[in-house]
Amino acid sequence: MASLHAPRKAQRAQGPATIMAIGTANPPNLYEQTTYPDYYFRVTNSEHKQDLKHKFRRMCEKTMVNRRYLYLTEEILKERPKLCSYMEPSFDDRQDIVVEEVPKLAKEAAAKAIKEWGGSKSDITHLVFCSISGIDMPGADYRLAKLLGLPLFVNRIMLYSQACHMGAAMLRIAKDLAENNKGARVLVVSCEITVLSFRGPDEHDFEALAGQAGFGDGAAAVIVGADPIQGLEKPIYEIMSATQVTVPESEKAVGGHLREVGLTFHFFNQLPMIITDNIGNSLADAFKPLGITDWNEVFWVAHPGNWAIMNAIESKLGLHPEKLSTARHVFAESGNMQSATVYFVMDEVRKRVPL
Ligand SMILES: CC(C)(COP(=O)(O)OP(=O)(O)OC[C@H]1O[C@@H](n2cnc3c(N)ncnc32)[C@H](O)[C@@H]1OP(=O)(O)O)[C@@H](O)C(=O)NCCC(=O)NCCSC(=O)/C=C/c1ccc(O)cc1
Repeated sequence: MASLHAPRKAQRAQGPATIMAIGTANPPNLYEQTTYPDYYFRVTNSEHKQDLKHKFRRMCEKTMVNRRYLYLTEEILKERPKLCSYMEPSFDDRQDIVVEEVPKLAKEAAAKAIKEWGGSKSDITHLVFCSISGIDMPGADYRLAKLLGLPLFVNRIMLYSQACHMGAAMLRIAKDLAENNKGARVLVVSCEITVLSFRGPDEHDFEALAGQAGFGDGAAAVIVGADPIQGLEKPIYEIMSATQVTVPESEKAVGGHLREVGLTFHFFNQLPMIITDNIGNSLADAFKPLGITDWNEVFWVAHPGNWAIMNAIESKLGLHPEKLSTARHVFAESGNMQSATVYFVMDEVRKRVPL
């Protein structure tokens, strides 16, 4: 048996996975939240729905988002008017855009991460890519690998239709890959553009309207690897542990449905309560091995689902305001960019805190 153990051990890295670089990108079109209701009701030909527009304005204010980047512009929407209706079959129009544009925005973020990492593209062994924006084959991972000029032997994983939680969950996958494959360098990429879910307003669909008020477009990439090469690679974070816990009976809390009309979604208003009812146990389990029970002792890279969720977490755990201030900053400056958001927060945390 000894002869089998030695090669298996040699296949594995010695130290924990580390995050060696972070890159982010947004589309060029910046929308100020104060003027977004006027823009949104104009481009969707909904100016006659004045009461709804006033309600949308109040919702936009409540998000606490200041501005967002969005791929869609008035010009693009004029060419594809079906996207402006509330529920017209429009999947092909949406798909035409996301299949082309998701890999391009992802490339911008990935190129920045690779530049910061400083290694050679030919040393990237794995690509893990997630996006809720479109489904295709070969997937956005293939197109991205081609745009970047990654080696053909790169091991690809494409995760479609996952949304916000997959941002952090990709790090769990990357950690396993990096620690179980000596020398692995994993390019982790997330790219979210809201082209599948953009739609005109309807007074009976609060969730769709809330989505138009709070979601933004962005891409992010990180390089994950263990046993950094001294002098060449500079780890920013170490990934000591990564787990996922599913809240019982939570399948109706957040959901997305891909249809002829694009992506529709639902979420419970009670999300803040569902999260705070469960977060304490998750933190206690995660930090037990380290003996940490004071959540102000650790730094926080949190996905900002919305402002109410952050308020609820802060108050339930008694967090000092600075713990979630990076998440709030990213949310205010770019909205909820789904799976990409947590990497923007991670980038902000490392800029603010000398880790
Ligand atoms: C800022 C919002 C829009 C409202 O904030 P609020 O704290 O609920 O504020 P209010 O309770 O004061 O309500 C504002 C207005 O909305 C109305 N409202 C309040 N809930 C209602 C109601 N369920 N019905 C219908 N009117 C209502 C409420 O009556 C009020 O109307 P009005 O009095 O006329 O000003 C807030 O909901 C918000 O940030 N929404 C953005 C979306 C969001 O945060 N979602 C939750 C986390 S992310 C998520 O779920 C991801 C989902 C997802 C899923 C699938 C995917 O593919 C991708 C993504």
